[in-house]
Parts: sequence; C-alpha cells; structure tokens
Amino acid sequence: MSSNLMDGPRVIVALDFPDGPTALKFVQQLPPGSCRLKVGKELFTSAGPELVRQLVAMGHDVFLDLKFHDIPNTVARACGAAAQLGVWMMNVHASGGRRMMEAAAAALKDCDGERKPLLIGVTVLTSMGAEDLAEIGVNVEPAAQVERLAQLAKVSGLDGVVCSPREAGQLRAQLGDDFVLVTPGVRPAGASKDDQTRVMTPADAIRDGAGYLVIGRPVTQATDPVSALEAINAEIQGIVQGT
Ligand SMILES: O=c1ccn([C@@H]2O[C@H](COP(=O)(O)O)[C@@H](O)[C@H]2O)c(=O)[nH]1
Repeated sequence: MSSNLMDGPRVIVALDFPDGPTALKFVQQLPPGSCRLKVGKELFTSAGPELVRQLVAMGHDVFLDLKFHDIPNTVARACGAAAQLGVWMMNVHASGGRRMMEAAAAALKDCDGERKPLLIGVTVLTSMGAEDLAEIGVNVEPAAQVERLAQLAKVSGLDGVVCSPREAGQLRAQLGDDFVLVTPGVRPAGASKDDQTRVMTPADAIRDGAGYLVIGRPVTQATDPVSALEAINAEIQGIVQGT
C-alpha cells in the first residue's frame, strides 16, 4: 500500500474513554467516513473484545492499540486472537526484537487477503524525549532509535511503524512509500501538548509523509468534537490530494 494510494480517512481517533457506553455515545455522533477508530489499553481493559466486535460490525476500521510486548510465542498468539476480532490494524513493540516481530507476522499470514490486519511496530513512544531514552540506557537521539527499530520492523515482515511525525520524513525517504507510518503526537497549532513530547501539526505530519494520524484529546476532549475533527480533516485535505 503506497502512502500516495491510500484510500479513506487518514485520521484515526483514539477512543481513550473509561467504558464502552461512553465510547459508543461518542462514536455515534461522528459523521460516517470521517475517521478510523483506535481502541487502546484503557477502553479495551474496561469494555473488552465485545466492544471491538461491535465497532467492527458497525463498519468501522478499528486499530487495536494494545502494543504487545512479550516472548515470541505469547505475542504471536495474542496477534492471532486480535485478528479474530476483525480489526483493521494492530501493533506490537518493535523493541520486543526481530524474533518476536517475525512470530507476530507469521501468526497473521494465514488471514485471507482483504481481512488481513496491518501489523505495525511501535518504535519510540511519542511521549519520550532524549532524556527519557537515556534513563532506560538508550543513549541516542529519539530519531536514531526510531530509525533503527523501523528498519528492524521492516526486515521482520511488519507493514509499518508507529513513530512521531517528526521522524516521518526520514523514514519515508529510507523505507519507501509502501511502508505504513502511523503517527500519534499530532497537535493542531496552539493546542496543548499534554503528555506528548515529539509533536507536529496535522498538516506538517501529512506533508512529511505520515500515512495515518492518531489523534485523541484534541478531538475527544474538544467542546465540539465533530467540528474539531472536521477542522483537522480540512487542514490535511489539500495535502492528501496533492500527494
Ligand atoms: O507512541 C505512541 C503510541 C501510541 N500513542 C497513543 O496515541 C494516542 C494519542 O492520544 P492524544 O490524546 O492525541 O495524545 C493515545 O491513545 C496513545 O496511547 C501515543 O500517543 N504515542
């Protein structure tokens, strides 16, 4: 899938809500086709796989963001179980290593064509900066570590990576148009960074080669979430069409 040929919404709204009913109430107000949806650790822990099945049955593309990170066998089996839910995208931590990522990719290889979920590797969390990396013994700039893990993800058979938009340009140039770049750490101009560190605006992220923008609080916590989402889609529309 070339980033230039991707169909459909580029924004993935992070449904970081405390429970299923709150998430569903939020989803029901979204205009059809305006975004894809991400179910992460908070909502999945509270509402479980049934909510994921429900969102898939409603026709949504669901990114199951559970960031699996364990021994290869455990991660492979978790990925197999996630695929059974019919999700569009799922992820593992690239720092789990090549054998873990290869096992995850192998677990999905028997899913039939259209239904095969995209498998994405998390590189360096967008909340982390150089000092955070140094504290865990990684004494390089985030961009260098992202590049290293993204290359490992690619040779391990993954479809793409989660990175910050700040690394999108470099990865797009190095890893090609077919490698999927999913970028959280996206903030409209003037919005609070919250706990994110490596951020960019929606327009700049797309311009630099991001495939999908994961956006949570700037939409979900907005006074008018639908208008906030529409403004982001309007901001990136011209750039997406020009790519
Ligand atoms: O490196 C990462 C990986 C995942 N996330 C997730 O994306 C959203 C971002 O939410 P905002 O409210 O827009 O900050 C959230 O669900 C994270 O778990 C990330 O931020 N960075």
